[in-house]
Parts: sequence; structure tokens; C-alpha cells
Amino acid sequence: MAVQGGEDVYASLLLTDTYLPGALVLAHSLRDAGTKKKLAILVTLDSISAEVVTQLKAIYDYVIPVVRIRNERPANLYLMNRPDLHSAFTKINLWRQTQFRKIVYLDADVVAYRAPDELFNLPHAFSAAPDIGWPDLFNTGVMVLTPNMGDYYAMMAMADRGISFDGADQGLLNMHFKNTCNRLSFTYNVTPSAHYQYVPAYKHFQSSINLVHFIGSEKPWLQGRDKSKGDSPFDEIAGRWWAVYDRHYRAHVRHTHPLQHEVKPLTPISQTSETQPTQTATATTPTPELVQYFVKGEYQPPRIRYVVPHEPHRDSHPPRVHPHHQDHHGHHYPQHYEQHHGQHRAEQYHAQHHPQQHHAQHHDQYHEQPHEQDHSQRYDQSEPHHHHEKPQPGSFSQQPEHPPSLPSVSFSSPEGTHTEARAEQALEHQQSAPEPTPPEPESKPEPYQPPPVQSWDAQRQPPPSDSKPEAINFPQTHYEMSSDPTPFVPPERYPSPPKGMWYEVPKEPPAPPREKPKAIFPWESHQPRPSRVFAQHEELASPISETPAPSFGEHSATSEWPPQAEPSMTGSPTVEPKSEPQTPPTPTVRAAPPSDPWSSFPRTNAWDDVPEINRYVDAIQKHRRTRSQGLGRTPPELGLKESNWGRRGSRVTDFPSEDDRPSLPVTPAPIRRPRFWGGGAPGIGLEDVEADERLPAAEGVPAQSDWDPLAQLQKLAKQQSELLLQRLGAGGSLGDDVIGTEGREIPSRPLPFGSEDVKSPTYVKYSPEVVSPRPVKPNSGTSPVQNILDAALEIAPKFEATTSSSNIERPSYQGPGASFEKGEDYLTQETPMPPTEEELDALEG
Ligand SMILES: O=c1ccn([C@@H]2O[C@H](COP(=O)(O)OP(=O)(O)O[C@H]3O[C@H](CO)[C@@H](O)[C@H](O)[C@H]3O)[C@@H](O)[C@H]2O)c(=O)[nH]1
Ligand SMILES: [Mn+2]
Repeated sequence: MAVQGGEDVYASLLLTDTYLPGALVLAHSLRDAGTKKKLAILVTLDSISAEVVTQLKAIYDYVIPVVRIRNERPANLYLMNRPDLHSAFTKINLWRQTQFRKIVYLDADVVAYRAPDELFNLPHAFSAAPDIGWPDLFNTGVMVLTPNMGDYYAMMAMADRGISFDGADQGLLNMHFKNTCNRLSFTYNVTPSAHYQYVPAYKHFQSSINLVHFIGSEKPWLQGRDKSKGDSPFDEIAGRWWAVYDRHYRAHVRHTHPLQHEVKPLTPISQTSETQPTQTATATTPTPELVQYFVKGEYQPPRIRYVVPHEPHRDSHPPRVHPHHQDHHGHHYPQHYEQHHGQHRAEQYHAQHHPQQHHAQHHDQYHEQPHEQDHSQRYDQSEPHHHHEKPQPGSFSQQPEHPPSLPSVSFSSPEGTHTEARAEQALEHQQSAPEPTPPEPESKPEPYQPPPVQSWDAQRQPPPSDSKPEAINFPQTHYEMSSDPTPFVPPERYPSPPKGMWYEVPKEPPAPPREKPKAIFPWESHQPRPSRVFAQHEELASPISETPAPSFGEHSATSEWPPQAEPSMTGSPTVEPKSEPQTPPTPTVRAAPPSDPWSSFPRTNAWDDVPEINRYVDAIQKHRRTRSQGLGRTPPELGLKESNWGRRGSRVTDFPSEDDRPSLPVTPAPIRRPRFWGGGAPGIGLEDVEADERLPAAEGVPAQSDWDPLAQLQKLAKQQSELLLQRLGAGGSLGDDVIGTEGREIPSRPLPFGSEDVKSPTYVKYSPEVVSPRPVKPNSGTSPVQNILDAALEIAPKFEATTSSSNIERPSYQGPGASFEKGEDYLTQETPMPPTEEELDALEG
């Protein structure tokens, strides 16, 4: 949490020396605009040179070293062609600067038209302006933020996992502050581009611009002032950057800014003391030349004569290649490239402006001739700023490491360490910056030990045979166990935990839905009426209660249908009606609306209506019951429960017994063939036969005399095969799917106990031509069954007639889950899945 009374600061970030001109121009633009706030800049010392730190200190109130936070999964950076932003996550360090109350963060490529000090008064924890590339996102070049460790740790965790859709800070921050970002006006982050389209808007709002931000890889100082000489909005805006630059750093301008020190004249070479230690050299005076050095086309080299004894024309040497660059080719380790890059420019600059300090080391490298060339031009031609471009493999080996005519500098200490130590030295002179509340964890290396001076140019010669190993110069940190006996005193307060991260348990359980939810899907509102409903269902549907269930004999199809306000949900039987086989339209069966592709398709198995099979399965079930219960026949009271169970589990081979099976009303009343039942399958007792014979003929069932099974069978078979051919010809439809997969697959399951050895006497192999016989007698509409059907439809319109349970289904229970038991609503239908790719292949092939 922010320290109460903490300061307000503008803060920027510098990851490389190459952005130095941007960082300085930004600071000057704010100061020139008269800001009352202090300026801070976060720097990564491992990649910033001492000279650059000195420059920063001249204008920034606080130069704060921070740990580099790299994205170790930088793939997304390549998506936007900015692999150079591998360390943009370093911005997260802003949130741990809890010594500040509020931070207005500005990228180093921002320039202020006016000082937007009012941003510090925003009550929001986080604010940012829209990104022009995707305005639902915010751009992270301008942010108003409240440092706090909660956000810091959360974002560090994301950075650790490389969570960022663009691989850089903008992707990460947009994910983290997705819902809490307060949107700033675009005038706080105007991002011009060379292809800017909306000139009228620019003209209209021009005068209200607060901050502009040169996004993309084409920064003004990398483009050179000639690039923006036109009068497009972009040129106009870039012109504002150059105006600030010129005010403070243009070549002819001497130091005029009060915050900058006087330039000391360079020490002439004649005064050089050969004994002066070379490695303690730290630039203490910011000079505009260093800044110019990083701005394209601006560097005017000093005209100093260097005396180089034995070096003829260095310019004629082939371009030298830094060994490290050859190794890395930039794209695997772009940071190495950049580090060398920025570092070398500063070092070169340093070497050139303090030649005496390098003389002992590099006396053989200085030219005899005066340097009259325009180095900056040469530099710009020979060395495009390819750290902003996607590095091409091998491209670096084509590039000379240094401007060909600049003196080269080499160091015997490992790079990075050297620079960092010097940069830290430069920092020591800084005016006291407030310490971040939590101390920076990065271990500070021990005071810098200058490595032994060696006159070895690694770029030209092999290492001297008597030289010490390079690693001898590595900084060493020695840790010891604390011997402090005083007890640990916890800090006054730890960062507050993030708020609002719990789930509020509702005080009241959610009210059960009063009525059926409104229909959403078309098939809910246009439900085809079930064509057949069985009286039995009602009986089975009624809850198993104390009320003695009527025996089957008592309950005939003529008995009153007990109209229930709501069909009870105690068991799957209530679902069954929907799953009754549906035949293709015949004169007798009410056809579902033709719009429903499912209604015209039979969901029966070929064997469902082969009476022999049914009888056979019945026999098995009865046999099993007899065996397991020792009862000749399940008493009706028990039978209710039993049939509940039986029906639920009866989808496949647990075929319902004839008592339970709801096929009575439509198939003609069976003719008993006692010789079959009497002497057929084993285990069928006489009781069973008798029980069966007690069955009353259901009313409304067509009489046997009206039924010509053979004729019906043929008729249906014809219809069926025509239909099938049609469907198959159409190139596969949902119906095909059913036939193709569900219809034919009989899951292998163990046979019911005791029936393992029983062979079906009437086994018929599946063929699509075999179809269920259907009644032909037209429903009069006045029959008791029809009345029942009508009543049932009114009561339970949700029962779907289109799904079949007599289809062979997957063995596992697919019905409604626990919610069903609780009487909640549930889907009685499923959206058919489109055919899988495999199935399509099979259909097309
Ligand atoms: O070599 C580098 C690269 C970046 N920076 C710093 O990091 C900032 C972000 O890089 P920049 O080149 O300005 O990125 P943009 O072109 O502005 O790209 C967008 O995408 C970046 C990555 O998400 C965000 O950091 C920017 O705010 C956003 O505007 C810079 O301003 C500098 O402060 C350096 O110091 N050296
Ligand atoms: Mn930027």
C-alpha cells in the first residue's frame, strides 16, 4: 500500500542507452512546462552505462536501479516485430515503488506539450488511455498508478509465467487491469503515426493535446530530424520533440539548462598521465555530446589529434565483428546485442572524450591523422538501428561493430559487470532518493575492484598466455549467518491482502424456479406431440408412496387417468413417453410436424418389434426374477418399484418384462401360444403363463382382426428403405448418423445372470429393411386411449416423442442427473451433435 503522504512523481524507464535522448527530452519537456512534481527514472544498471546515468542524474530527481524483468517466453514479441521489448516487463517495478503515493508513468518516447499534473489528483488506482491499435485496450506508455505490493506480486507471477498476449508489458497490464482501468482521454497519450488518417480530428483537438507518444520502432531520435520535415500531423508532432531536443542538446547549444553542470574542457592529450588508473574513470559531467551521439545525424565529433604511433590506415581494415554478436546472431539473445550496442556507444564516446584514460591500453589504436570526418553520418550509414528490427540470422556479421573510424575500446573484465559497476559508481553521487519501502532484493555486488590492467585487445589477439582466467574478476558476494541475537521484529505492517477475493455465500438458498423457464430453443416451443402415451406411465410416474399401487389387473387402460397438475419426477418412467418409437408417418400415427427432422426418423432397433425376441427377453427377465427372488411373479406392489428400477435399467438388454413394457396399446393384443410359453425357454413357470394370461387387452388397441402383420411389415419396410435411401443419397444427415452409429452398435455387455448359455431361437441379424410393424387402424380420436393421449399431452407437453429409449443406447446412465431427483427442471432433449469428422469421412467416402 502506498505510504501515506508519499511523494508524487513522474516516472520513466530506461532499459538501454539508446533511449537516452528520449528519456532526457521527456524530462526537459515536463520541466520546461513547469511541472511541480519530481521526476524519477527506473534504470537497469546491467545495461546502462555510467555516462548515461550521469546524464540522467542531471535532470531526474531520482535515478532508481531496478531488476530487469525479462520475458523468458518472448514468442509473442515476434508477433509484433518487437523482440527488443524482451525486458518491457521491467515496468512492473513501478508498483513496488511504494515510497511514492502516485506515479504518472511515461515511456521514454513520450514528450509533454504541457505538464499534466492534474493526473495526480485522480482517485482511481489505475488509469490509462486507449491504444490506437486496439482501442478496447489501453496503451501502457502513459499510466497513472498507485504503487502497491499486491499488484506488484500479482503481475510478477504473470511475468514469471510469460502471461502476456503481446509478450510485453502492455499485454500483461491489460490482462491484469482488464476491469479496473480508468480510461484517460486520448489527449494524454496521442500516438502519431506516419500514416495518420484522421487529420480533421487532429486539427480539431490539436490544441488540447497534453502528451504525445512515439510508439513503434521509429523514434524521432532514431529517424533523424530530416525524416519529419513535412507538414503532416506526424511531422508536426515530431517537430515538438525536436524543439525540446534542440533547446537542450543541439550541437551549437552549450549548456544552458540550470540543472546541468558546466562542461569541463577535455583534457588535452599532452597532459595525460600514463599512470592514471583507467578503470575508475567515471563521467561526472553530462555533456550534450553524449546525447547527440545517440541521436541520428547529430553527433559532431571533437576535433582532437590523437597520436597513434604504429597504426597506418585503420579505415582500410575489414569490418571487425564482435565475437559475441557472431555467436548470438541477435535473435536468440537480443539483449546481448542491445547491451553491447548501447554500451559500446557510450564507451566509445567515453574513450573519445577521455582519450588519456585509455591511452595506456589502446595506444596502438589511435589515428595519426586528425579526425575530420562526420562520424555521425558514418555511424548512421553503417549501423542501422536494428535493435528495433527483427534481427535476421547472420545479419550482424555483416555489420561493423563500431563506426569504422572511431577508436575501439576493449575491456578485460566481463562486459556488463564492468558497465554495471561503473554505472553504480555514477549513481553514488546521486542526491538521496527516497528508499523503496521494501528493499530491493537484487544483491549488490561488492565494491568494484578494478581488474588488473592488461594491454590486450581481444578483438585482435589471442589472450596472453600468462593471463588470469576471466572469471577471476567476477563480483563476489559473501553471505554469512546472522549472529544478531535480537528477536525478529516484524515490519509495522505488511501489504494488505488483495480485496474482494472471496466468494460471497448467499444467505438464502436460491429459490427454486416457480415455473418452467421460458422456451429458448425452437424445439422447445415446437415440440411435436407424442403420438402415443400409455396409461401405465402414469402409474409408474406417480411417486412411490404409501398409497398401495393398484395391481396391474385393477389398473386397466380404461381406469381414470389421474390428471396431475405436474407430472412427478420420481423416476425415469416419466421420461419414457418421449422415447417411444416413432414411425414414419402412417395413416394411424399422428405425424410430427415435418419440420422436425427427427420426427420422421424411426428410433427403433430392428429387433425391437420382433415378437420372438421380445418374448425371449421377457422370459429371461422373468426367469431371473424368479431365481433371485424366489417368487413366481413379482407382486404388483413390488412390481411397481421393481419396474421402476427395471425400466430405468432396461434400455438395452434389461428389456422390460411384458408387464412393464409399454407397447401394449398399439400392438395388437398378443395371441398367446401356450405351446411356446409352456415348453419353450427354460425356467418359465406356469405361473408366468397364467399371469400373462390374466392381462387384459388394453382398450383402444386395435383388434387382432384389424391387423395384418405381414402386409404392414412389408409396407413399412418399403417406406423405410425408401426413406433411408433418400437420406443416404442426400449425403448424410443427422438421421444417418443415428443409423450409422447408434443404431447398429450393440454394446457388449454381460448377459443377465443365468442366461449366459441361452441362445436366441429367433436371432435375426440386423438389416435396415426389417422394421417395426405399426398399427394401421386410424385413431378415431374418440377412443379411450386417444382421450388419454390428449389429456397427457395437455398435462405433460414437454414429453418428447422423438427420442427413443428402445434404441440401443450406451450402457452408462445418460438420463437426468441428481437435479432430476430434486424435481428441478432438466433438459429432455439434446441438441444433436453434428457428425464427427470421422463420421463425415465415412459418409463421403
Ligand atoms: O530498447 C529499449 C526498449 C524500451 N525501453 C523502455 O521501454 C519503453 C517501452 O518501449 P517502446 O519502444 O516505447 O514501446 P512502444 O513502441 O511504445 O510500444 C508499446 O508496447 C510496449 C510493450 O508492451 C509498451 O511498453 C509501450 O508502452 C507501448 O506503447 C520505452 O519507452 C523505454 O522507456 C528502453 O529503454 N530501451
Ligand atoms: Mn513507447
